[in-house]
Amino acid sequence: MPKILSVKQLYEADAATVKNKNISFIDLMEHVGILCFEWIHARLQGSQINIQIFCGTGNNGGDGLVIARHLKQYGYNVKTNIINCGNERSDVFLKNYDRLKEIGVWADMITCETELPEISENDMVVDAIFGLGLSRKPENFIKKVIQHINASNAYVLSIDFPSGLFAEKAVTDKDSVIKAYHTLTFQSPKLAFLLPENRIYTKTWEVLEIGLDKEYIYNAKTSNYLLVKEEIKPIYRFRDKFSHKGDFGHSLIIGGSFGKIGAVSLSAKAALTMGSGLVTVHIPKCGYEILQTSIPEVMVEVDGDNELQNFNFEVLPSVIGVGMGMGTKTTTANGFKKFLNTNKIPLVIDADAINIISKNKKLIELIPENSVLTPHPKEFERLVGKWKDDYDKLEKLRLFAKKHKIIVVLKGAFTAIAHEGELYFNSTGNPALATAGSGDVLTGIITGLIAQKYHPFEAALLGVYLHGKTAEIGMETEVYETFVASDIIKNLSGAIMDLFKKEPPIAESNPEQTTDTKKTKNNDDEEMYI
Ligand SMILES: NC(=O)C1=CN([C@@H]2O[C@H](COP(=O)(O)OP(=O)(O)OC[C@H]3O[C@@H](n4cnc5c(N)ncnc54)[C@H](OP(=O)(O)O)[C@@H]3O)[C@@H](O)[C@H]2O)[C@@H](O)CC1
Ligand SMILES: [K+]
Repeated sequence: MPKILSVKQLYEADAATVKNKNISFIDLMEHVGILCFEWIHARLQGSQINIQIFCGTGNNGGDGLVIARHLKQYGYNVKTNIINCGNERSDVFLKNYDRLKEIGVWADMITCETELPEISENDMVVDAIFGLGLSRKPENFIKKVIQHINASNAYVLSIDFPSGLFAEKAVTDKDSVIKAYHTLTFQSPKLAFLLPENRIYTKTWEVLEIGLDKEYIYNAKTSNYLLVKEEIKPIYRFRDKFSHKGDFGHSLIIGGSFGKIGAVSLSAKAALTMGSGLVTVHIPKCGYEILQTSIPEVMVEVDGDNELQNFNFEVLPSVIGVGMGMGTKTTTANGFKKFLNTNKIPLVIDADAINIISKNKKLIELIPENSVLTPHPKEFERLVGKWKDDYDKLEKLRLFAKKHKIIVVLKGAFTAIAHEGELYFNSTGNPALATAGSGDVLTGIITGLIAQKYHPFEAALLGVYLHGKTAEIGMETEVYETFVASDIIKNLSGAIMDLFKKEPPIAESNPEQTTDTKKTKNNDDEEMYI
């Protein structure tokens, strides 16, 4: 599973590579710079636009100088600007500065505001000011340079990080960070790129595998991972020739209220389509005919007239998905509390069931071990209280799931799945999933997987991944706006088949290392030079 390494680990991996691979740091930087150059060259194909490279004086700046040299040697129109960030200049920065001079290029030294170069919106900017070594927020003159680049509207490619973005702590001054179109980051995905509060700093990003010491990375301990196909594929289980529906469990979906029967209907259909052997819904009477006619495969049990109150289901399910469209009326909340008091069956808890628990936190103790909670950020906030920033939110998530021995799926662009103190960030999906009923479908998918005896943690990983993949498949024929929750269910088989599809050669695309797979018709602005 791709590990999300810390800054300290990346520097250690760096040192281990130099030591164990018998490669000098300057050669490693040359290799990294060439990879970035090749990325640009593959897209520009010799185009004579102006490329302005902004370098700091550390190693991130050194990368910028290597890129500048190779672009120049390939005949590109390059202007190299060095920003005096302080008195420190790294050795390899200085070496690459000399190498650039050797091919006749004198970089421009920018030392004050009056020297800021003009940047046209048709230029391409390569941002190599700060990377991993950012130690404080950029201020004064450097902040001015960053603002100048941001105001230019040019296409900005950031090297390793959008300069000014901290790898492991929150930004306090939004105006001191580069707003990149794309970021080429090295070796490991960065936690900072997965956080909603940082989304303005890079529209898209991808990981360049720069060949750091494999053994070090293998042994490196982390509690943050990016969830990709290679890890999901082995979780999926093929069906045995002699299997029958009894082998695939019985999902019970409890939810619905007058006007919100659709939520249960979507969950039940998703559980069924995901392969649950049997599906029963337990709903208010008002939903009986709707359910029986819309999903004939599903069995229906009824409760109160317009909302749930008794939770007195008669079937013996293997798993229960609860909360969708349920409402939080007192009668329903009381019935749900009673149910929690006696229930021992694993749960997938969503929406109003989470809201009821949030209003009476003691109920958390009644949730069976290894149950799955699927809150969106607002529901999670009701559960754990406000957070300072997204890093704080992740710590709350990690601790909450661990403390209560449950799995929490915090929904978002990079849905985070918390289990036993670890976080797994999903790599699939796109904004098409921001649609009514999308969460109800996810609950149904996870419930349907647990019914088939997937461990709830595996069900959460596989379910979240497939749910996201359906939206990527959907964008082959639709746009974000037209994609609805039923399309997620429709594309589930495509998402499963995709697990076993052969990938195109790496040179064309490497989806496991890039969020580029999210490029769709709605997201073409980063393609301006391509
Ligand atoms: N990991 C890898 O394997 C590889 C990494 N490589 C590359 O190395 C990069 C890391 O390089 P790096 O360590 O030299 O740090 P970098 O980001 O260039 O900045 C450090 C300089 O900036 C300064 N400075 C910091 N904040 C400041 C501020 N607010 N305002 C002003 N100054 C500030 C800081 O000064 P100081 O904090 O010491 O006072 C120091 O002088 C990494 O991102 C990647 O691009 C590849 O080449 C090879 C493989
Ligand atoms: K940078």
